[in-house]
Amino acid sequence: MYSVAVGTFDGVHKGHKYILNKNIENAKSNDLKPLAIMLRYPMSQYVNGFPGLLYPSWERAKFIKDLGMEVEIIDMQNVWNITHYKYLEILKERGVKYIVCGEDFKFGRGAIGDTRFLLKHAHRYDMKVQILHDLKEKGNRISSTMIRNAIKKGNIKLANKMLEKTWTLEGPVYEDRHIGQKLGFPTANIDIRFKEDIIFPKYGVYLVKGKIENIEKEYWGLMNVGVRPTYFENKKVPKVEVFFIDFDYNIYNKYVKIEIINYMREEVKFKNETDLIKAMNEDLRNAREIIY
Ligand SMILES: Cc1cc2nc3c(=O)[nH]c(=O)nc-3n(C[C@H](O)[C@H](O)[C@H](O)COP(=O)(O)O)c2cc1C
Ligand SMILES: Nc1ncnc2c1ncn2[C@@H]1O[C@H](COP(=O)(O)OP(=O)(O)O)[C@@H](O)[C@H]1O
Repeated sequence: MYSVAVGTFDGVHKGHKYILNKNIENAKSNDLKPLAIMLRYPMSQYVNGFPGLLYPSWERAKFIKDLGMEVEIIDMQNVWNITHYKYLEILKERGVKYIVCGEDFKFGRGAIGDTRFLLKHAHRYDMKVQILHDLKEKGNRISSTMIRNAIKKGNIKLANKMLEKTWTLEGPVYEDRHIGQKLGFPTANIDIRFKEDIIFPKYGVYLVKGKIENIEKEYWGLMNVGVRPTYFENKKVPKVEVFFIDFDYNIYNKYVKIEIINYMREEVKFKNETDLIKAMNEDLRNAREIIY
């Protein structure tokens, strides 16, 4: 028998941890097993303007497991058509005895099921409900949307503070035009959207720290996010690319995970390659000042 917390939990931030820890407490005091039922994407993914997830589902699941509960990942498409009544029926059959959720929790077809419905009807399904009020920081609700907005503005320090951890991007390295080598700044292109729809941070240059598959040591790096406006390209595809400092290996197809430490400057359209190289050298000097 289970006590469950249901949500997307993108970021597993302070507000999420509050709900998830309450779920563990409830499970303990009611002799139940704690479980998180996690949606792969939030509802907002299905409306216009969704900027992307902070973390892929498997990273979120890892964070939640580390807090001390099992995680089941579900896709909205598979529960889209289930009415709110039927949904509770399914949970009941799964052995759910307790539901812990935030005050904006919605479920079932058309998102008709809400906390009012839960409070009124849960007893009919032999379930208890605990609705938690939003956690506020300086009067503001901490939310995944706030963190996504901070990342879109390049405000990494604020995002990391709200996340209570250093935000990461990850994915396999793919091959491209080989211009980086020529400039003296080879950059590993990271396919952050190889599986799920992940957010692109504000275009610009960042200080990062990377973990590369099969390489023990972590390397500092400079990450460029954007469309390389200095160059003419037929089709501009936004990229996440990292120059690792004091590193020289072929890492095509290796999986890398990058900690995003700070935003350094905007991406600029330089007059020519010489000016771009000058700027990259200055970025490197600035990075070294911070690192050493
Ligand atoms: C530290 C750093 C800063 C960069 N800044 C800019 C920039 O301001 N403007 C720009 O057009 N490209 C910038 N780039 C991207 C380069 O143009 C890009 O890495 C280069 O074209 C190599 O591309 P490739 O990986 O397709 O070979 C930067 C790259 C690095 C590593
Ligand atoms: N210090 C380094 N940082 C990033 N990649 C490096 C570094 N040294 C060697 N490499 C290799 O060089 C590749 C990037 O070279 P680059 O000329 O930018 O080509 P591409 O356009 O294919 O990314 C990386 O994918 C990696 O295999």
